[in-house]
Amino acid sequence: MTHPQHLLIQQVCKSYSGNQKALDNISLELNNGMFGLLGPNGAGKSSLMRSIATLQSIDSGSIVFNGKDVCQEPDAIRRILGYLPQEFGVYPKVSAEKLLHYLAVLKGVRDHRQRQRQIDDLLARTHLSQYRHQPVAEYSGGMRQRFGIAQALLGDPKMLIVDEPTAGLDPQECHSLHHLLCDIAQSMIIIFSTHIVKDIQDLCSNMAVLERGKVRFAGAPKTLIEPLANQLWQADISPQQIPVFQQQFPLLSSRFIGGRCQVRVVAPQAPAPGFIQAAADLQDGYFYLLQQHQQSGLDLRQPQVA
Ligand SMILES: Nc1ncnc2c1ncn2[C@@H]1O[C@H](COP(=O)(O)OP(=O)(O)OP(=O)(O)O)[C@@H](O)[C@H]1O
Repeated sequence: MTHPQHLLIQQVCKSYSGNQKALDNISLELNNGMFGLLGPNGAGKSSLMRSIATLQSIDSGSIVFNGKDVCQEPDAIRRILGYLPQEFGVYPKVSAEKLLHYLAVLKGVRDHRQRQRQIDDLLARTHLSQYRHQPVAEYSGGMRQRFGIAQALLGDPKMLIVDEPTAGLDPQECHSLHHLLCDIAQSMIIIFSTHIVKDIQDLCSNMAVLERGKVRFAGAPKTLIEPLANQLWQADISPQQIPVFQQQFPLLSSRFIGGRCQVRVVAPQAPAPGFIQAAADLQDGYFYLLQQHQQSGLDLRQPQVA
């Protein structure tokens, strides 16, 4: 049976030693499923995740998970939360299974039999059973990430926070990690931060875009694409022509395909002969949002309930 989980983030602000706000009035509401966090470097994604994970305090606002205030009841939250940070740190030279036992005890799973059952189950789900006696220090990048998910799932958490879990993984490992996350997302909230826009498009039912500490968008990924309906045009041009189009229209991307430069621009009709209409994907919507925002200096949307 699936239990509804609920995370309410209201007007959260956070500054580090007097600098510009890393989190500037963040409000979001999350329910079961995968929630994607997108944003350029320094947007505040890790700061938000660390605050939710009770690893740092916030200056103002509130974060309430299933009715419990994260700041007032951090221990209660830690018992129902799993966290996979960007850098998991140095692994001791002990086997995966031993390390999981150790981490499970820290998480409060004291009964040995219960712990063993949970560890066996998690090793199987993360396809690590056959490597249980191998030190995690000797695992490949993908195996370490899967181990990271296994440790985050100890104690049967109701919310999982994963910060760029697929960084450095090969496509097959990414695929396998995505499967695992989608599988467990039915019964919990998963907050998933990444720079890979397509991963959010493929995996997340809801998402937010952060930029300079503010929520610039919150909602279903397809909503982010809507402003580009019938407005996106694509053509192969010479690289010298790029500035010409850039001056006239929002240029969302330019990339080389088979030695030709393909550009995608936003315009009410074809900007020049040779342009064809293109279907927008999430990356187009994301770039458009950031561009509009950076140009106008205004919020495109008020923070919304996702
Ligand atoms: N411990 C810290 N001390 C001082 N400033 C910090 C600290 N952590 C983050 N910041 C600053 O807060 C802002 C938000 O950083 P944060 O790491 O949350 O962004 P991010 O979106 O996770 O970036 P990235 O995608 O690069 O991981 C940045 O300006 C960063 O320099």
